[in-house]
Amino acid sequence: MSSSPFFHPPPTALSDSLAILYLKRDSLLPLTLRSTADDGYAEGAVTNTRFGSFPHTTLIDTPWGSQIRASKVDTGTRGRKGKQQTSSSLQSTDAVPRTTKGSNVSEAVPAEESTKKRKQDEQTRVAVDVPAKKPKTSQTQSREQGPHQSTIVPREAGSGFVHILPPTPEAWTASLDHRTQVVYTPDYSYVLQRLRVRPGDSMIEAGAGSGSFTHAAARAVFNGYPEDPSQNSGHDKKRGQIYSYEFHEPRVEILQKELIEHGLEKVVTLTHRDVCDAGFAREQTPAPGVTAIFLDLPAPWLALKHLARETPNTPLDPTQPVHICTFSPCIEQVMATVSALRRAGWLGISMVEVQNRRIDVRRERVGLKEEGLRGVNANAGSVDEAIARLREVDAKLATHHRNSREPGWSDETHATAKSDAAADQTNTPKVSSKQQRLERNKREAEERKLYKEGNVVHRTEPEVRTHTSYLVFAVLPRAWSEEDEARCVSQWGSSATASGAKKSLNQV
Ligand SMILES: C[S@@+](CC[C@H](N)C(=O)[O-])C[C@H]1O[C@@H](n2cnc3c(N)ncnc32)[C@H](O)[C@@H]1O
Repeated sequence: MSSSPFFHPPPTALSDSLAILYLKRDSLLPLTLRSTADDGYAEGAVTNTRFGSFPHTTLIDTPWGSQIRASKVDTGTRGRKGKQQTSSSLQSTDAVPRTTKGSNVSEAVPAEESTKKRKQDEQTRVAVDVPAKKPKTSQTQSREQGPHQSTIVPREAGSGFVHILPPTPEAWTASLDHRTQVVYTPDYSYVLQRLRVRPGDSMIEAGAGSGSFTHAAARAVFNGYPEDPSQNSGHDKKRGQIYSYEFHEPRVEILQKELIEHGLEKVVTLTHRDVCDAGFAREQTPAPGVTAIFLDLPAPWLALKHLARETPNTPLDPTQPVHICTFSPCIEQVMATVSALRRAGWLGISMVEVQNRRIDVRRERVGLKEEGLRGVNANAGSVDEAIARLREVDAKLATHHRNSREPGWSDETHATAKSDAAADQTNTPKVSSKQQRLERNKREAEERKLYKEGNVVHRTEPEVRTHTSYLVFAVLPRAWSEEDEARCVSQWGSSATASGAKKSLNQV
């Protein structure tokens, strides 16, 4: 059985598997790496981003976390589909022959093509496995056989770079296609630990929406694949399972497809259902025995009536307490949920609001030697530095005034002033131009250990998106029957049971 890359990522990025391109903070792009494609690119499958083009051959087999430089790609027949391709137009586009590995590949893209390409690059997209129009010249014949493994060695473009990351629920949340509002990492990590979700647990999630929470929950309950003898080491492991519900059919279809692509279909059972109406009961035997519930619904209180222990075919584990969390954006929904929880016998009801703040920690370098360098404060860093700079500026001004001829000066006076200035200049320190200073700073920075200079400072992000939702938590105690009571009394005595304790209290 092939395991999900979300549970066991391979050590390097593999062909036909999911990888995440980290473009910049808050800009991540998921893609399936392809070693073959026929989209008109001589390099095979290519992903275009605002930071340049990335042939998949430059991504496959690289260790996770690697920085990948953008490449110059041969746009081949792209963008010219549907147009009459005359040999002269082909010649102007493919001005230099592009051949296979080892050849002197060079780029010459006309202005019209490059404008078109720039526009395409603005909209990040993946170009894979789209059948291309057949090239007509001998220059592009290597692309005539449909999807192919490129033998072209891409050349660095020098325009930009990305980092390649393994798929994780966190990276998926940051990169997924939002079909709905999603639960973000700070919220779901808190929710999962408060619900005490552990490997082997069974859990209910409704509604599944874009599947952000689903991926994190699947990782939390994953306990190996029971069918896989290499993962089952002899003893019966409880298999973790997420029972996920969503009533919007297109969302169900997209999420089911993603779950299969991500190898999560054995851990997540997605059901198309209105849970407020039809509840969570399942036909399966034994019953799922869930111990945790997460409701991300507009009206969670309507679903609560289906989460009682007495419900026929109840999905709840009768032998364990069940922890619940509801996720609501406004306080009115919280109030309705809390009332419904109280009426239904849930205990330990509390509400939490996660206010996530990103703290930016970096080294701050201040001083005139930083002038012209990036990300620094190029003001004087000390009184000495400030005075030295003032002296330099004063000397420059004085020289300027002496050199200029004042109105009414005779030739003789002007000549005297000039010779005075020349004499002064030999006595004052050499004044460098701004250009010279910047170049000197750059040269010196190459010798400096910048990573350990300056003060470590931290700041909270100025623009903080704090409120996401209110989280309501509660616990439903385990089922307690007359038999349980009698067993407990016979083993521990009547004072050990809740009713016994109550009686003793009343007697005091
Ligand atoms: C905010 S989204 C959930 C986002 C999801 N938790 C995530 O992290 O991607 C709420 C979802 O609940 C679904 N929904 C609303 N009422 C429902 C119901 N009664 N039964 C099942 N799903 C429902 C909606 O279709 C929507 O997709």
